[in-house]
Amino acid sequence: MNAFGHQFRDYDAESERQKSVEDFYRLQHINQTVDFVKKMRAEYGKLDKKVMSIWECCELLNEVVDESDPDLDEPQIQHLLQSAEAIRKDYPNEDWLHLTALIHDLGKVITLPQFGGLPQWAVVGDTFPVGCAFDESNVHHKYFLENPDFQNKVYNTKNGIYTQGCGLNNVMMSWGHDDYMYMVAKENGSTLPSAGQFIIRYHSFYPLHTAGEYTHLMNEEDKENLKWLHVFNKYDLYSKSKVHVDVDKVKPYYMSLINKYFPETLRW
Ligand SMILES: O[C@H]1[C@H](O)[C@@H](O)[C@H](O)[C@@H](O)[C@H]1O
Ligand SMILES: [Fe+2]
Ligand SMILES: [Fe+2]
Repeated sequence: MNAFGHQFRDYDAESERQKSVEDFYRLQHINQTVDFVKKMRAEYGKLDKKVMSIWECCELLNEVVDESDPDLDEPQIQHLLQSAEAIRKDYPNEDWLHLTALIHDLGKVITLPQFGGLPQWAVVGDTFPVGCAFDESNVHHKYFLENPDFQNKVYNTKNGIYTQGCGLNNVMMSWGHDDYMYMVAKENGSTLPSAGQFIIRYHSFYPLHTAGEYTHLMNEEDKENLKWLHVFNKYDLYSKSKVHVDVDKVKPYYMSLINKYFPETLRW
């Protein structure tokens, strides 16, 4: 049960958040097109918005509340610490996994004015490939009918512009906090293992990791990394709670991990 007394990720359950979450997905499904994703990748690939440390970004997330999430209305820094602390308890030796959990949602800063102030539909919510048919496992799938790419013959077949087994790295995902944070980690030379980078990049890809669709686009490396994403997902989802983590108490531990896997400051 989530903090509102419903099952996690029930997008139809009547709750105070149901309607606003559905409205969110309507906008997201209409506006995420191949052209839009190309534009965002070029714009945010410049990494010219700010220079700051990982921890500074964690603190900035205090100002972000995620409109797509039916299970959580806490400040995001609590979600980061709750998921990291939960996975740390069960996997004490995988320090990269603790850090991955801490930073997996940092990309949500692109909704803040100083990072371009993107609308929430371009930042949060589940992700999906653009440039090929939108699978029915996407939540509130019906709104894709109003997406201009839906009518495009090149884009609306199973493989679309991709080829079987081409690897997710060659697939354009809807634009949001996953791909942005992956870009930040990679371009700033993070030494986080490939599985950690994969988790950051695809943790919102529920149609793949939970529904098991779009597997025809994966290559062998993706299949290996997906195993860790399955582990991670449980903690991302089920650690959401009203019980807060004491930030000052756990900060030294996470600072030591940040110093191990990231430079002191990064370009965002
Ligand atoms: O509402 C949630 C939230 O935005 C998460 O950060 C994202 O990873 C999920 O996939 C999404 O459904
Ligand atoms: Fe996320
Ligand atoms: Fe998350």
